[in-house]
Amino acid sequence: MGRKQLVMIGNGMAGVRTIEEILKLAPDAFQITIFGDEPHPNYNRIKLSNVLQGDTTVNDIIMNTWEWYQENNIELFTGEAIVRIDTEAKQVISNQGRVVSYDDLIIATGSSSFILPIPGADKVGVTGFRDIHDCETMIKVARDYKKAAVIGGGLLGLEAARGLLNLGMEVDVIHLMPHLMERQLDPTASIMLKEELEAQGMNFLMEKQTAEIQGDERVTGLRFVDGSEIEADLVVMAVGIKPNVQIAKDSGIYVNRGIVVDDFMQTSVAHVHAVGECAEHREVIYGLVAPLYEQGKVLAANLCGVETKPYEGSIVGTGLKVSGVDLFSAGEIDDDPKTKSIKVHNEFDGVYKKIVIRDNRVSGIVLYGDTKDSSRLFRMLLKKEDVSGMTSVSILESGCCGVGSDSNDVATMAADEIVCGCNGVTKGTVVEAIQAKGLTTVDEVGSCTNAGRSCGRCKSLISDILAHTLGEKYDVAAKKTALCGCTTISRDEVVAEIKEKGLSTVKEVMNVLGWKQEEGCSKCRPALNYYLGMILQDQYTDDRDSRLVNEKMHANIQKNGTYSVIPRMYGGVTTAKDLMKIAEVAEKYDVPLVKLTGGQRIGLYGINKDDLPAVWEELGMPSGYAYGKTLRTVKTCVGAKFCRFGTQDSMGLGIDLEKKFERLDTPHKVKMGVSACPRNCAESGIKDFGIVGIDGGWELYVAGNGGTDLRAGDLFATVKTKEEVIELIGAFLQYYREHANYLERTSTWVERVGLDHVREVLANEETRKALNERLDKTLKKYQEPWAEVLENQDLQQKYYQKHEIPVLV
Ligand SMILES: Cc1cc2nc3c(=O)[nH]c(=O)nc-3n(C[C@H](O)[C@H](O)[C@H](O)COP(=O)(O)OP(=O)(O)OC[C@H]3O[C@@H](n4cnc5c(N)ncnc54)[C@H](O)[C@@H]3O)c2cc1C
Ligand SMILES: NC(=O)c1ccc[n+]([C@@H]2O[C@H](COP(=O)([O-])OP(=O)(O)OC[C@H]3O[C@@H](n4cnc5c(N)ncnc54)[C@H](O)[C@@H]3O)[C@@H](O)[C@H]2O)c1
Ligand code: SF4
Ligand code: FES
Repeated sequence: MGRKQLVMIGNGMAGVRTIEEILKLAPDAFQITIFGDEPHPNYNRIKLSNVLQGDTTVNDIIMNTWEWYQENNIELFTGEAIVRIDTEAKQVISNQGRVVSYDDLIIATGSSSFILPIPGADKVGVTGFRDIHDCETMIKVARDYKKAAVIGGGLLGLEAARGLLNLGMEVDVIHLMPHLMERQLDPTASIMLKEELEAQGMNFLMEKQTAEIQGDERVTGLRFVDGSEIEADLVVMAVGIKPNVQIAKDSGIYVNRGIVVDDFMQTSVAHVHAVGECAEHREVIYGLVAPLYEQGKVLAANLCGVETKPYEGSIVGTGLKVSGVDLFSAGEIDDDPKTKSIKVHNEFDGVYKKIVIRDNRVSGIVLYGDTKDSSRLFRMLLKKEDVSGMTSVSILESGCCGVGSDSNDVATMAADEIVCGCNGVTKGTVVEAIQAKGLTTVDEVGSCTNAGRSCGRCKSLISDILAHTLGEKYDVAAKKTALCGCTTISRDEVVAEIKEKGLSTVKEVMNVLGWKQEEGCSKCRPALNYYLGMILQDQYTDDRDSRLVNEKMHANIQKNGTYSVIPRMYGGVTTAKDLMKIAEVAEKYDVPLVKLTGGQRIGLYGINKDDLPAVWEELGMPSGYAYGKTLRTVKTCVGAKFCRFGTQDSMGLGIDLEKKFERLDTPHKVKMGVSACPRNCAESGIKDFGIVGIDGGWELYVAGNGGTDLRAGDLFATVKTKEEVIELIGAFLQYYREHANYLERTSTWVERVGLDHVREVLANEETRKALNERLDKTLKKYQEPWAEVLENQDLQQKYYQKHEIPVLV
């Protein structure tokens, strides 16, 4: 029997976790198609707070890379929304007119920020806080403006406010109720929280209801129902969420506040399921990942025909991701005549604990200032343990005396105590995984058990469990960073083993060095392919299937599944003939976008996969490697030939550099710039290699970066001739190739190893010569990749044939 067609609407946290569970249970049961209307692969939405607070970057919160979808044969359409479900014909229809049939459908559309329906809510400068786009909007506004107003003093509002403070804004938090986070905290804890956040610089306007957002096109302030006003350049609405249910409603699926599901996540229509924040189960819609992941597990088992317990609802535990604030809350927080609570308030240390007891069982927990007992208390709450035989002290404190989470606490933790609340992983599961699979790092525990993969709050506890379980071995293991979760071996050890044992293929490395996962993963395969190529030089046969997707295709995949084609224009110089060829191809293939790139070339965007070989053939130009971990571009200014300030031939040197080093595999992308005078029109100061012409010579700057981690290049040397520039760059490049980690830019590498060290090594003429010899040997092996595909039918068949999912446009 063929694979069933499984379609999912929504490419977010709950949906993709469900797919991961399905792939674990029955990897071959479904042909999976996912539509997501954001232009990104699945990312950790929870960590947007950390991105805003500057603790991490958007790149680092991607949970499932483009390669992951490819490796699991999932057809992914990003930036494309489903607008209709035809439940009769069992088809979904996208906003681009794509129609895809399904045997089973999962609706995982999540929710949107609730935007208060008040005058002015549509002004520029008003945003929710839900996705990468919102986050980027706030970061951008913070560059030009000063005053932010966050409406809503709940979890989201306070995390947003902390982020905006970090971005240098003055922040007013406007809250409707007398107490912050009134759903999670009782008044005492709430007051303590407010005092801490005020000390951090937030200003609170309590019991205020916003009547209007003022301004013309752009927001300038807020007016409240009581008539008072404040100034604001940015307004963030954090007043709750609204489940995305419209398409389900329009398609005749039963919707209350959310899409109503039974205990197996089945909607009112056969073969249509819902999971995540869009789903309403027993009249509850959850807004935290832990219950959503539980739902996903049940749905996955149900779809794979594996027996499963029904989903019966969840009790959730919450914390706040703001540094300097340690709090935990779960269950009921208010007293009533039938509850008795234990309260401890240590004002001196800023610690408050309240345990609500109903019918001799823990029914609610509020901890502020010290949360080390949260997992033990949460277990008691979840298991409905009878506490009638316990004293209030033994309920409040674990048997041990330590402060904070340390190995002693870990020793007293019961096996069924939850370590990771987001993913429902117990201490027993973590310990078993460490022992059975020889895990040594927190990341490996995450890959194996999911613990730590969401908000990350539990990572220090996982680290303590590793230390406790492995004893002395943990310290040894902790000193080195494994290449990825498939191995415990570090980058340097892998390189040494390849050399020592004479290993020559990716497969061989994984077999001989005992990879835990036979096929490797999208992190180690491209890295091993790179290290082998770097060590074996012209003796290595590239393993194309181990490359990252864009390199494998020799084209950059775009958010709608099409590709871009960017031919080489050495030094940014072109000819009328080449321009005509580009124009003809653009017209013939009805190319949706023709654009000048930042690297002084012309890009054709929106080319279908199966048209790539024909487009390359008709262009008859070499690949510009705009997708590769290799030399991208050499940007040049017009220089002495035309500019009256120019002292040197910048275009000539740029073209020579590009022709010499093109196609070379490097740990990460490499960019160069050549300016013919210090006015620096080619932006040489922010390139990996930036060259600036001066009277009688050239200055060479290295390790600059104009991307996310902006860094000005360091002056490395001043030389007289262009031959010296090329020799020095050759040696530097090869030394970087041989010593950097795969995916480490020159900027990060130089910061890590120190510029003086590199200078010292390259000062030796013999060393420079040897490095250049190895580089030249490697450069000899490369073929022009587009021409190679045109000459090879097998490559065309394998990588560039039409995809075959039922798409009826
Ligand atoms: C800033 C922030 C911090 C958070 N912190 C925490 C935390 O600390 N702990 C915690 O447990 N939870 C936290 N959450 C909540 C958590 O992120 C959500 O509960 C979780 O992401 C919900 O998963 P989901 O898959 O249901 O929805 P989502 O992750 O929102 O995914 C739904 C996806 O479906 C897409 N979509 C919608 N309609 C369509 C359509 N018609 N066609 C195609 N695609 C569509 C959406 O664009 C979206 O990408 C936080 C949320 C935010 C915004
Ligand atoms: N650390 C975490 O677990 C975390 C962090 C961020 C977001 N989230 C989740 O994201 C979702 C959205 O969070 P949220 O904080 O927006 O929702 P929420 O419903 O938890 O809180 C909204 C807050 O806004 C207040 N409010 C409502 N109307 C208002 C008004 N007109 N003016 C001022 N205040 C008003 C409410 O009193 C409430 O405290 C939730 O599901 C939440 O669980 C969780
Ligand atoms: S960098 Fe100097 S030489 Fe080059 S274009 Fe600018 S001004 Fe002219
Ligand atoms: S508690 Fe959130 S990832 Fe573990």
